[in-house]
Amino acid sequence: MNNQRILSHFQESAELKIKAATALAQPIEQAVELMFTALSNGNKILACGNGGSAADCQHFAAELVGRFERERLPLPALALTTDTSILTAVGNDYSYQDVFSKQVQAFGQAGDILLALSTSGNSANVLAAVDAALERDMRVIALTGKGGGTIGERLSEADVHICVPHTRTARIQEVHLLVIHCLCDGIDVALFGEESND
Ligand SMILES: O=C(CO)[C@@H](O)[C@H](O)[C@H](O)[C@H](O)COP(=O)(O)O
Ligand SMILES: [Zn+2]
Repeated sequence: MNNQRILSHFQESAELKIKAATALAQPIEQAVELMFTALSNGNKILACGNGGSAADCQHFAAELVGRFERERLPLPALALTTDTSILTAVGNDYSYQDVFSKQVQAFGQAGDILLALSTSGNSANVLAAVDAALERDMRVIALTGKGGGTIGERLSEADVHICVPHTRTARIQEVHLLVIHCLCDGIDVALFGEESND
């Protein structure tokens, strides 16, 4: 792999992040508001996604249950991507499409939030989880790309759609991680105000 190729990955990623900042600032702000309201009311956040997005769900849950940059009480967030017994039983006995929606039905309550990650917006199991969440009066915050796909079409004004303006999965995932850190920071700011983060 030549040096130029590496440079172009960095350049494309940096350029997208600058471009996406303008497009995504408003929905990110809305998502923070939605999450903070839910957490303040004693509700929780469930997160689902496949592959790299599954890792993002776990990353997000770890920062809420543990901490982000400031010391605070644990906040209730659960990645639906981690229990291999549930994932294999539901995948084997029903279908892979149901692995997240069954968990939303089991754990989700009205007022909770589903953080749904899909770079294509078209993963069937994430879509099924979105449908299950909406049926239970949960609100959905969707992190997508590539125009938002079917998941984007399912959302209403009550939900938040953070759709990265790019078509390349890796680049979209890189922005999703940045969005996740903005959400964690926004929650800390809502709790404590804007002090410096050193
Ligand atoms: O991390 C990557 C690619 O960068 C992969 O693991 C990727 O997440 C998987 O192919 C996913 O299944 C893609 O699903 P989605 O983002 O379209 O919902
Ligand atoms: Zn990846």
